Amino acid sequence: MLIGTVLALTLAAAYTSLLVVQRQQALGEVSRYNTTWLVSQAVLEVSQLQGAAIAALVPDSGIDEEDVRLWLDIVSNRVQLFNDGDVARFVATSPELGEIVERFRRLARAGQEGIDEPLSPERLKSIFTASRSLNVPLLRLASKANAHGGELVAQDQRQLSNLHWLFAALLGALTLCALALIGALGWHNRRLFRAQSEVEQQNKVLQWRDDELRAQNAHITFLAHHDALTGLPNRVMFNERLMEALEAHRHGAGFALLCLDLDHFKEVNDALGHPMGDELLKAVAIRLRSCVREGDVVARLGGDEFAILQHGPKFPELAQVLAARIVQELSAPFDLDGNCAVVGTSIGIAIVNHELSSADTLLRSADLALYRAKAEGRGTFCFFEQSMNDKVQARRAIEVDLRTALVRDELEVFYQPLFHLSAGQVGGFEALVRWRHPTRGLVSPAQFIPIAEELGLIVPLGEWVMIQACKEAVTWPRDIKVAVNLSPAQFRSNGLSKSIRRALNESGLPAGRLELEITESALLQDSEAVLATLHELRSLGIRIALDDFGTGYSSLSYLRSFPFDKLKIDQSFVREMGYRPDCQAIVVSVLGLAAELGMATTAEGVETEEQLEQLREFGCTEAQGYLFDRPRPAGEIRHWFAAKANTLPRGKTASLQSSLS
Ligand SMILES: Nc1nc2c(ncn2[C@@H]2O[C@H](COP(=O)(O)O[C@H]3[C@@H](O)[C@H](n4cnc5c(=O)[nH]c(N)nc54)O[C@@H]3COP(=O)(O)O)[C@@H](O)[C@H]2O)c(=O)[nH]1
Repeated sequence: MLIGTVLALTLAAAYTSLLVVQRQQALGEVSRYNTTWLVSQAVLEVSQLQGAAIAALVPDSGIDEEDVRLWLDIVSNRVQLFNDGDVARFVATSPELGEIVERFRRLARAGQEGIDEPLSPERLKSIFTASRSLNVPLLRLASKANAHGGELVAQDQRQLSNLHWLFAALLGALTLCALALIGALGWHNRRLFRAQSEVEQQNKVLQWRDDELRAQNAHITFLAHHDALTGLPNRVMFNERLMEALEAHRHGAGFALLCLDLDHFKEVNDALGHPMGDELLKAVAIRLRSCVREGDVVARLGGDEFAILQHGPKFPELAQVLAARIVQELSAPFDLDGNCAVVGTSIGIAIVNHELSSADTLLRSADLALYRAKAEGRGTFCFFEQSMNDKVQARRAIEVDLRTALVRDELEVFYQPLFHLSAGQVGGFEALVRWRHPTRGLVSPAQFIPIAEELGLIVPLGEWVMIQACKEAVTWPRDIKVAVNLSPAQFRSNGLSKSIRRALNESGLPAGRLELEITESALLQDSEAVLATLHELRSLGIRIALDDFGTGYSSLSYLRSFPFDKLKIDQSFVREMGYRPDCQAIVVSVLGLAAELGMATTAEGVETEEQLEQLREFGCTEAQGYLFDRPRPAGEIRHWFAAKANTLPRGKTASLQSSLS
């Protein structure tokens, strides 16, 4: 708005200046073509003509006819000047003035008539009289012209004065505006300065916050990429480095991926406590770092799992040297605040190549190799081989099929006789599950039971076997028992005894004809709960046998904690007792122990008559093995009972066959 005002005032000042210039020009014109002067000249010239006319009448006056003619011409010219311009406009202002000028014109005209003829005295007198009569009117005209000129000048002066004041006012207003503008600019400048210093201040604060955020960001990034305990790169960073290494591999660079975990770390943790476990992990990180070259990446993936990215041109040699060094380094004792801890490590190695060219494949392959290293006895390293993957794939395929095996009715229970040695006849059958796979054929439980245990499928599978076995056994003669295997996982599910009771109820099989075979590993878990379940089952009249005795911990405390009805001696001892005295000693001891505790005994895996004879001699009460028969489908056993055959189906020895009547 201020700018608009200034602009308007400037235009007004310019316009005023223009008016002043015009007024000045008008004044100039007034001064240059002064009407008063023109009219005064006429008065003067007429009186000169008058004088010349009278003087010409006087002889020897020095004034002659020519002088009169000159003044007549002058007067005539003067009259011409009255015809236009300011004089004409002035004359037009009043009829009286017009009359005077008309008389003046007539005088001039009369003077010009007969100008070529000589001027007679009469004519001179007439000129004198006419001019004399104009004296007063012309003087009045001059006086009026003078007054008119003065009026015009006064008018112009008034206008000039007005313009002057207007111009002064405009100048004043312009000055005020300029002052206001300067003030406003100063005010704005001050505000701008203040705002600028505020912005600078805020800028500093922002800069400081930015620095702080950057520092925090860097710290967070570090934490996100490093393990807080050891300071080593973590899984995230390791994966990033692995991706970079894979990118470099596309341009020809080689590398190896080593996955390792500590052997016996859990024991150290349990024995010395978690703080010492942490100290151990830190010490391991330092040793690992000391083993690798600059540029290699050592990372902690979690727990006691570490991984190394080793770069280099010559594999597998380089990886082999590094793995051997690490195994050696980590096998040396650790001093943890005065506590000596001995661990070791197992290492799996995968080397990048055409087949192993993705992060996932490399990590999985190194892991598989690590499992192999552990399986080979720990404290060693192992390179990945394709066969490891094939096994995993095969296992995965079994896993997928096993999930649907039950609903597809692919499972079947086989039965293997348990031969009572003193009675000389079959006392019962062990129920052994089989899987009739549509493409793989008959799959051994040794292959799929561990998988079912891992997948949690063993509970429904075990319940199904239990029901099948009870339903089948109830069709057999009343003195024939059925033995069913229980997996440790079944004890962990709460409904075990309930499901067994239901199987007995549904089938109608007396509890006394059911024998449960459990392994020592079932007692390793929450033994209180397991023992409670066993007591509950025993109270129903079910017999409990301890299976595979001799292969696990074979702790005698198990025998004391629960009064088993039977001990089953593992077939590995039976198989070798003929030529290995230690195995024979174990078999003899177990049989003696069981006899002392009043337990029955079953020797598994009896394949020869020599073994049978020895077992009979050592006091074994029951035998099971291919010597008598292999496990068979239920239909074949039913058929055998129905035929009241006195021989076992396809029994191996005549003496035994005759005793099985
Ligand atoms: N939890 C469950 N475990 C089960 C069930 N069914 C079987 N199993 C367990 O699977 C393992 C392998 O069983 P299987 O292949 O059936 O082998 C049994 C016999 O066939 C085998 N045997 C018997 N006699 C001989 C012999 O003379 N030689 C020889 N080489 N093998 C022989 O021994 C197995 C019986 O073992 P055990 O149970 O310890 O008495 C096995 O561990 C089964 O327990 C099930 O339903 N649930």
